[in-house]
Amino acid sequence: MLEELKVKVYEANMELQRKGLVIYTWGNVSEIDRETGLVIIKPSGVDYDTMKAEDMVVVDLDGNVVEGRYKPSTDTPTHLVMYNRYPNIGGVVHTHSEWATTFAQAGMDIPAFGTTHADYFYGDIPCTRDLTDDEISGEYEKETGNVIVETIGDKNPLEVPAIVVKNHGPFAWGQDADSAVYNAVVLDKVAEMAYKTMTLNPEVMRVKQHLLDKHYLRKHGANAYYGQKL
Ligand SMILES: O=C(CO)[C@@H](O)[C@H](O)COP(=O)(O)O
Repeated sequence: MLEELKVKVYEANMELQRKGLVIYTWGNVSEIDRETGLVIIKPSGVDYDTMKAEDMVVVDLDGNVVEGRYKPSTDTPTHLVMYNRYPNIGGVVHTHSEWATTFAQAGMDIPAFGTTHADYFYGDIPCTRDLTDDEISGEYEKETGNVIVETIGDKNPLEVPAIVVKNHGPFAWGQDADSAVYNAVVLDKVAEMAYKTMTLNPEVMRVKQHLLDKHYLRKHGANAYYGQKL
C-alpha cells in the first residue's frame, strides 16, 4: 500500500541523517496522501542505520495503524494534529537538531538577524509556550500539536514553516516530506547563525523590516520573483 510514498518518506528520513540533523532515532518525517487520507510515518525507535523503506508505517488521520509491523513514531499524534488542521500541509518533520533545540531549551524565539533568515522566514521563528502539567500528563503529543497550532495563530502555516516547541525541539512542515525536511535543515542553520551572531554581538539588532520584506517577498507569495518563467 502506497509503496512509492513509503520510499519517499524513508528517503526524507534518511536525508535528515545525511544533513546531520538526527542521530540514533532522534527524529521523524511523515507525508500524507490526501486522496486516501493516509499518512506514512517513520516507525518508533528504529535506528536510522538499520531502518528500511518497508518499515514505514501507514496510519489514518485518527491515528489507527492501517499497515506496518512497527508502532508508528511516538510523535505521530503531533503530525496528525497538523494534517487535520491544515489541508495545505503535505509533510511534517520533527528533529532534535542541535541549534534549533538550543533555542527551544532556552525558551527563545529565533531572531531574524539577516537576509539568510529572511529568505525563508518572515520574521522571528517562534518558540511555543510551556505545556501545562495537565497537557503533559494527558495526551502529551497531541497537546504538543495543539500548542504548535496555537503558536501559528491565524497565519498560513506555509508562511510559518517551522517553530521550536519549548524545552523540546523543532517541528517543520511543507507541501510534502521533502520540503518539510528542507525547511528543517534551513531552520537549524539559521538558528546556528543567530546564536553565533548574538554571541559575537550581544547588542545586535534585528534585520530592518524593509530588508526582511525585500528578501522574503521576492521568494514567497503571489509576486515572488524566484522560480518564475520569463
Ligand atoms: O521527541 C522525541 C523524544 O523526546 C522523539 O522525537 C524521539 O526522539 C523519536 O521518537 P520515534 O520517532 O523513534 O518514536
